[in-house]
Amino acid sequence: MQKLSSKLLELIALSLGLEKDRFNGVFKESTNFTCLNYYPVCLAPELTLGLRIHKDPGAMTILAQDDAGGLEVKMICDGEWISVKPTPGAYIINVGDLIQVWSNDKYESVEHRVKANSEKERFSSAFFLNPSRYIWVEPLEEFINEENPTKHKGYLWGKYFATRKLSNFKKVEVELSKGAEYSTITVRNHQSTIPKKKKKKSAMGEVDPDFIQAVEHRPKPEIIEAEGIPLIDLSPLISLESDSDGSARLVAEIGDACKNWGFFQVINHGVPSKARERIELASKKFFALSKDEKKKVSRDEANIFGYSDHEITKNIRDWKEVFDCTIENPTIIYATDEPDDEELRELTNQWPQYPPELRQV
Ligand SMILES: O=C(O)CCC(=O)C(=O)O
Ligand SMILES: [Fe+2]
Repeated sequence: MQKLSSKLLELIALSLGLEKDRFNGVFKESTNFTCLNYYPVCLAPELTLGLRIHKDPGAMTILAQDDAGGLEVKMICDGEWISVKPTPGAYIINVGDLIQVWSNDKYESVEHRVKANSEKERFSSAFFLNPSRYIWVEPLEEFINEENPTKHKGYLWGKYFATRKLSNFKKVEVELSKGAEYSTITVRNHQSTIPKKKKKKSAMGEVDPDFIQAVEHRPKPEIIEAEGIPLIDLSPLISLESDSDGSARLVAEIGDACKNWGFFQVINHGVPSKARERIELASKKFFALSKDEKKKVSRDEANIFGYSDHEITKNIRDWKEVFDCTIENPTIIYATDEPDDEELRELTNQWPQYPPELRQV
């Protein structure tokens, strides 16, 4: 995943008219992490969401979805929501907020969400390419001139990351840049701060009010399966040095997809299908454990990576469980979200006893 993300980032840099190594150094002590998502069958898919509307805050996301479907994306061109039909073996690449900020809005990060499903459970995994904590994020000078003034305030990535990850236990409003304003924010312990709501009847029974979305956020039945979502063949990457025609075409395709869609799918990406299958299998084994067993590796203030069934935005729970783990071992982040506090903190992963192969895959 790291290799694929660096290659893609080089292509994105080239497509923006930058040197391919323009972002080298930004990810030296990365805060990359991987998230396994499990969306259980839901009896009230019309009232809830598997995953709320958000944009990914890092540079790029590499997403593997199974064949259940449900991922929806807001089109950059007309603001319409479309569903992203699973393509076997393909990875979905999302442009993240950082690319939007660095490119001063030449590319935009894509808004997306996941529908809950009344018939089928769903599994996905996401790799988030994130910079080192000390990277100051702001539009690159190449994209600023008199006609194009800077569109984003700068911010320190590590402080933003700490705010998001360490604020799990309080309600926070994070307002950093235009690009980051819809990004996922995880909050916990919300029940004590909001009045108890009434249970609601769905077509299939009563639903825990913690999961019920406001009317305007509920899924729309008429979402269309879009035609023409870019499906980019990365096989020219293998001969990128020698085949300059192929690589120029690839750069143009990627540039077009980033500009017009904010996401794309890739095939012939070089990631062995066996590796993907092993991750999916280990993930299924883990999420099939009892809640008590899974909660032995719950995220908490000491271990901010691990299991959670309480991802929440605006006080509403997602119909989803997650297990996340950091990639650099250890990952070093700021200990607090206080702007002037330079104290650091080492993050390591916690692993369940079962399945033992989860750690390896
Ligand atoms: O499960 C999916 O398809 C989407 C996951 C996602 O958007 C995320 O983890 O940020
Ligand atoms: Fe996402």
